[in-house]
Amino acid sequence: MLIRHTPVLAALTQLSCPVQVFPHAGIQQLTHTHTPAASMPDEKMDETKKKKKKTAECCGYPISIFFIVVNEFCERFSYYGMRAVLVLYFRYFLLWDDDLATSIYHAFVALCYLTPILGAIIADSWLGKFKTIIYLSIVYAIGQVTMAVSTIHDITDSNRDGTPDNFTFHIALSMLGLILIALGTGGIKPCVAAFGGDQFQEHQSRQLNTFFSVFYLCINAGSLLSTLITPVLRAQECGIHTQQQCYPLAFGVPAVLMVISLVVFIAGSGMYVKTDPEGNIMWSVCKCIGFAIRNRFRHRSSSYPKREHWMDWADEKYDKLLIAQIKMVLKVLFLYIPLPMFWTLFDQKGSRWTLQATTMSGDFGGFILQPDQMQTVNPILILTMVPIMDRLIFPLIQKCGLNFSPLKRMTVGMLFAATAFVSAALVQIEIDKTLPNFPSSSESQLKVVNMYSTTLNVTISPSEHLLIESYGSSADYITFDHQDITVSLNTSNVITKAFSLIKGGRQTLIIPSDPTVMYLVEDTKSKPREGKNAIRFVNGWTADLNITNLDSIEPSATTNYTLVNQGKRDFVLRHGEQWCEFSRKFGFGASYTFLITEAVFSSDCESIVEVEDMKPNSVHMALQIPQYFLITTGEVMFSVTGLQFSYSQAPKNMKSVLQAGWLCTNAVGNIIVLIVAEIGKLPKQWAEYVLFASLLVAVSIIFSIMAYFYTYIDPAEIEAQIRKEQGLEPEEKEKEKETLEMEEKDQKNEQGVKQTKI
Ligand SMILES: C[C@H](N)C(=O)N1CCC[C@H]1C(=O)O
Repeated sequence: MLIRHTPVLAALTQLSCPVQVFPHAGIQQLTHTHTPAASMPDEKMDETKKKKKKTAECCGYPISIFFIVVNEFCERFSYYGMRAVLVLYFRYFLLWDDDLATSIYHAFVALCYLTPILGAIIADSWLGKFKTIIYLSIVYAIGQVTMAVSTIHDITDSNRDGTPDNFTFHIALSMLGLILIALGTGGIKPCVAAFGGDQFQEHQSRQLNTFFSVFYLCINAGSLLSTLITPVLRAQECGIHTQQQCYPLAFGVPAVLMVISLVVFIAGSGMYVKTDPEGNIMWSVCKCIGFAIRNRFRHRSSSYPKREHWMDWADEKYDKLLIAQIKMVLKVLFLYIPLPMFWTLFDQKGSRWTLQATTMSGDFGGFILQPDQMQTVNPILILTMVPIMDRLIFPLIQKCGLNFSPLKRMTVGMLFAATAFVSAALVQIEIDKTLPNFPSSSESQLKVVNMYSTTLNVTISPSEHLLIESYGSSADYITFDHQDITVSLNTSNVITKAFSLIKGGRQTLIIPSDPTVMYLVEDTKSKPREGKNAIRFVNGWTADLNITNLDSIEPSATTNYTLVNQGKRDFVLRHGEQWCEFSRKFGFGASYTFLITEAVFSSDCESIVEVEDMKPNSVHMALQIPQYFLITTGEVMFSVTGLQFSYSQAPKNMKSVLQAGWLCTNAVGNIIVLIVAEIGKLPKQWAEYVLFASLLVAVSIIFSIMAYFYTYIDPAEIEAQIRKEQGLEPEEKEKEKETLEMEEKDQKNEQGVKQTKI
C-alpha cells in the first residue's frame, strides 16, 4: 500500500524541527519560516476574532484572568484547609486508629488527583471547560457542606455526653462528602488551569507563562493561609448541648470559601473566552487508536511497507488532523511515565518528614513550631521563590546563553528533590544518635523504681545487681534477651518474685511501700506522637489522690501515660482538703514517671521525684529547613514548568486532557507512597531516604534521555498546516492584518507598562 507523505506529517513523525527559545517563555517553539499570520489556522483565527471582541485587557493581560486566579486561591484554601484537619477528624472524632486514618487520608488525596481525568473528558468532549467548572464546583461545594455537617456531634449525641451516638451516620456522611469533594476538586483542576490558558491570545505567550507562575502563587497563598487558620478554628470549642473541638467551623470555613470561589468564577462569566467542546473527542481518540492497532495487526506481514508512526495505520479511516493531535498527546503522555517518582518523594513531606519533625525540638526562642506546622515552610518558600526564579534566576540563565528548556528544568527539579532526601537522611543520622536504644523484637527492657522507704539491693536473675535508693530508679533500662526473670529484694527478709517480660517491650518494675506487691508496668517504646510528652505518676502517698485531668489514683498505683504539650504545665494534687500545685516545663518528645512521696503535701509538692524514661528531643527542627528549601526549589522547577509544558504542548481540543495526565502523575506518586507505607520500611529511616533519593536520580536520568529525544512543538501551527494542506485555509491577507493589529496592541500595552513604571 502506498502512503502519502505530506511535509507536516514528516515534521510530526521525525520531530526534528529547528527550535528557537522565546524570551521568558521557557517553551521552545517551532521556528516560523513564514509570517506568523500564515501559520494561523482558520478556526483559530475565527476564535481570535471572538477573543478580540470579548476580552478586555489590563497591562497586556486579559482581565478575565483576575477571576480565574482568585477562584483558584479560594478553591485551594478550601481544599488544603479541609485536608489540614482531616486526619485529626478521623482520629479523634470518628475514633479510627492511626493506620486507618492515614490510609483513608492518602486514598482520598490519590482520588483527588485521579478524578481530573473525568473532569477533562467532560470538559473536552461534552460541556466545555466553563460549564464543567461551574457544575463540578457546585458538586464540590455540596461536598464541603456535607463534610462540615457530618462533623456536628450534636446531631446524634442524644445522651449529650459530648460524643456522637451513631458513628455510622457520621462516617457515611463524611465519606459521601469526601467523594463529592474529590470529584469536584479533581474534576475542575485540569479545567481551571487550561481555561486560564485559553484566555490568552497568540501574541501573549510571555503573559501566558507569567500566568502559570501567578496561578501557582495563588495555589500556595491559599494553601498557606488555610493550613494556618483551620487548625486554629479546630482548636476552638463549640457545640449546641456540649462544647467540643470545633470541627464544624474548621470544615465550615473551607465550605464557605468554596462557595465564594464559585461566585467569583461566575462573576467573571461575561469576560471569558469560552471554547466549545468538539463533540466526544475522547471517544474518537479511543476509536482511532483502536483502529490503528487493529489495522497494524492486520498488515503485520513484511510485504506491507512500514509506516513512520504506528498511529499512521489509522490513516485510511481517520482525519489526518485527529491522528496528528493524538500523536502530540501520546508523545507527551509517554514522557510523563517517569514523573510520579517526583511526587512520591514530594508527598512524603506530609508523612515521613512530619514524623521526623516529631523527634526534633521546635523551640525557636520567640515561638514554638509544632511538627505538622513545619509543612507550611513549603508554601512560604513557594511564595518567595517563584518570583525570584521567574524574574531573576531564569532570565539570568538565559542571559548566560544557556538553553534551560522546560524539560531540562524539570530534570533539574527532580535532582533537587533527590538532594532534599539526602539532606533528610543526614538529619535522620543526627536524630538517630540522640534516640534511645529501643529493644529489638526479641529483646525486653526493664527499669526499676524504688518507692520503698529505704535503699534496696535488687538482684535480677541471673546477673544483674542494683542498689536503688528510696524514691529512686535504676540509671537506665537493662536489656534482656530472654523474657523470664526472677527479682530478689534484700529487705529485712529476702523477697523473691518471678516475672515474664514482654518481648520487644519496655517495662518498669515498681517496688511500692509494701515490696511484696511489686509489679510491672508497660512503658512507651517509641517517641510520643506529635512531639508531645508522655507523663505518668506513681502514688507513694498513703491514700487516694486526685490529679488535674487524670483519674483518681490509689496508693501504690501507677497512672497510665498522659500526653502533654511542650511548655510549662501545672498539675494540682488533691486529697480532701489537702492540695498542692506541681509545675513542670516540658520540651518535645520526652517521657517521665513522677514519683509522689509520702511528704507530698507537707513539702508543697516539692518532694515529687522526676524519673526520665526518655530524653526530650535535642536535634532542632531548623535542620529540616535545607531539605524544605531543596524540595521547594525542585517543585518550582518541576511543577510550575510541568503545568506550562502540559498546556503548551497540547492540541487545542485536548488541553484539559493533558492537564489531567499531568495531575495523574501526582495521583500515581501518592499511590506509591501508600504502597511503600504498607509494604514496610527499611530498618533504618535514613537508608530509606537514601533509597528514595537514588531512585529519583535514576528516574531523572531516564527522563533526561527521553527528554533529549523530545522535540518541542507548536500544536496550533501543526494543526494550521494540516488544515492548509487539506485546503481549509482562509484568506491569508486578512489573517496577516489581524496579527499585525494584535502585535501593535501588545506593543502599546508594553509601552504603557514601562511608562507607568517610570
Ligand atoms: C502546596 C504545593 N506547594 C502545591 O502547590 N501543589 C502540590 C501538588 C500540586 C500543587 C497544587 O496544585 O496544589
